[in-house]
Amino acid sequence: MLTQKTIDIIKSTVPVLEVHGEKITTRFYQLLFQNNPELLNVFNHANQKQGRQQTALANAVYAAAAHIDHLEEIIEDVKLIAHKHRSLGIKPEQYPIVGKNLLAAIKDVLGDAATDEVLNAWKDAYQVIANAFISFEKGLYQQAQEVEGGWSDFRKFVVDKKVKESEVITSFYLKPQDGGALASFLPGQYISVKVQITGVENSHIRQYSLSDAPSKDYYRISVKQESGNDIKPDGMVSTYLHQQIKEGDILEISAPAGVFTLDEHNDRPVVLLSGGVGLTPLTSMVNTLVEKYPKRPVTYIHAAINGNFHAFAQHMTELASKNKQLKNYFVYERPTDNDRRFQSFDKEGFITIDWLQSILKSNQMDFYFCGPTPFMKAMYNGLKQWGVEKEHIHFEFFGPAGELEEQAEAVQVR
Ligand SMILES: NC(=O)C1=CN([C@@H]2O[C@H](COP(=O)(O)OP(=O)(O)OC[C@H]3O[C@@H](n4cnc5c(N)ncnc54)[C@H](O)[C@@H]3O)[C@@H](O)[C@H]2O)C=CC1
Repeated sequence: MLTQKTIDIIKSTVPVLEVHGEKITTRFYQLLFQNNPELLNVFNHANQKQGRQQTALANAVYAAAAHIDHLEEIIEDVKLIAHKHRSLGIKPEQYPIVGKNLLAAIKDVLGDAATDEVLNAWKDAYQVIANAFISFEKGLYQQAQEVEGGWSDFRKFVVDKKVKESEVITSFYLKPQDGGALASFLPGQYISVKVQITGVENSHIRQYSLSDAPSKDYYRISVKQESGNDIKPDGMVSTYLHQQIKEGDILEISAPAGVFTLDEHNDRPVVLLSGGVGLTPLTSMVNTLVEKYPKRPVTYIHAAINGNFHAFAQHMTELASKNKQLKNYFVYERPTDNDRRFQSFDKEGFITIDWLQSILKSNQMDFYFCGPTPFMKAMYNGLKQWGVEKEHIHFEFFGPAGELEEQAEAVQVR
């Protein structure tokens, strides 16, 4: 238990630390990787380089500290991060390492302002926050291990099939190498893929949403090949998967995780909105809805640059023609001549809320969306303006949560 004095110190210093937030976490990562280079195998280097991880960690720690005497108020955030941690394989013994380096970073950046009293209060508070995560994550590891076909940590999967879905998206069908059972998952969840690329230091982990229904004897991920550059140095793992991984190769996978999932316990009509490769979790949801809930009306709206970048177009068209409950709309930003010739889209430009209102008529539905950040921002703010209640707005943001928080003040990030 923290003393009232410690709680008061923490609450009064959160704003001070927030001002230095990124400086502290940048220093923290320097110290962490200097002292514990093995942790480079866990953190996403691309996020580090862009400073996204720094912001994410800073936001998580400060949000927790600001609620230190009522951690239950941020339980949804704790769950979301804990799922991510379990998926990455974060272990209890890593928390003291993080704590030690975070404290050292606070001391370095604040200088004389970091009195012993302040540092001790943060040490105690960090322990409380770490314990909350450790105990939640323990439950998640147990659950992952105990479900039928489950496992903790990473398990080897064979790439059973590799299918090109669009100019930039390729699907990988994955089956356990040990031939054992496959844990089920909730539509919307993701897995982590750990790769060791020849000639590249450290192993690298990326998370990909599962893009088919849970009822199959494989997991499917559908990966966009990102083109990395100096400003956005991502793309190393997706390029490796696209260019080097072949059918028959082995990938290490952690068990499904994630809190952006289809609510299967009500029968409200569902609207699924996806942008670009953000269609992966939503495709899993559509496939599940038509398989399991044939009475629940579903509107699936996908925004893509044009038909060349549109994955699963044929699948969705066929699904809608076979299932009366499903209506599809395709929105192309810049249709090609072929798209025009074959009239393969319903609207040109972006998904706008005016247009959404015109096709849906009512806002009494459950909305799920996933896509690039500007798309998410547009959907979230548009739905709110239209009066859709928060409890009916569900979304997935796959980068460190802080990025979205910064850009869409309104979006209460997971
Ligand atoms: N589970 C998850 O959280 C996942 C998240 N993602 C995210 O989805 C993103 C998808 O990216 P790309 O395929 O590169 O998308 P993209 O750049 O191809 O864009 C797709 C579409 O989004 C729409 N869009 C873009 N800006 C918009 C705006 N301001 N207003 C309204 N609509 C807009 C446009 O219609 C565009 O054609 C990724 O960056 C990734 O972060 C992707 C997969 C899974």
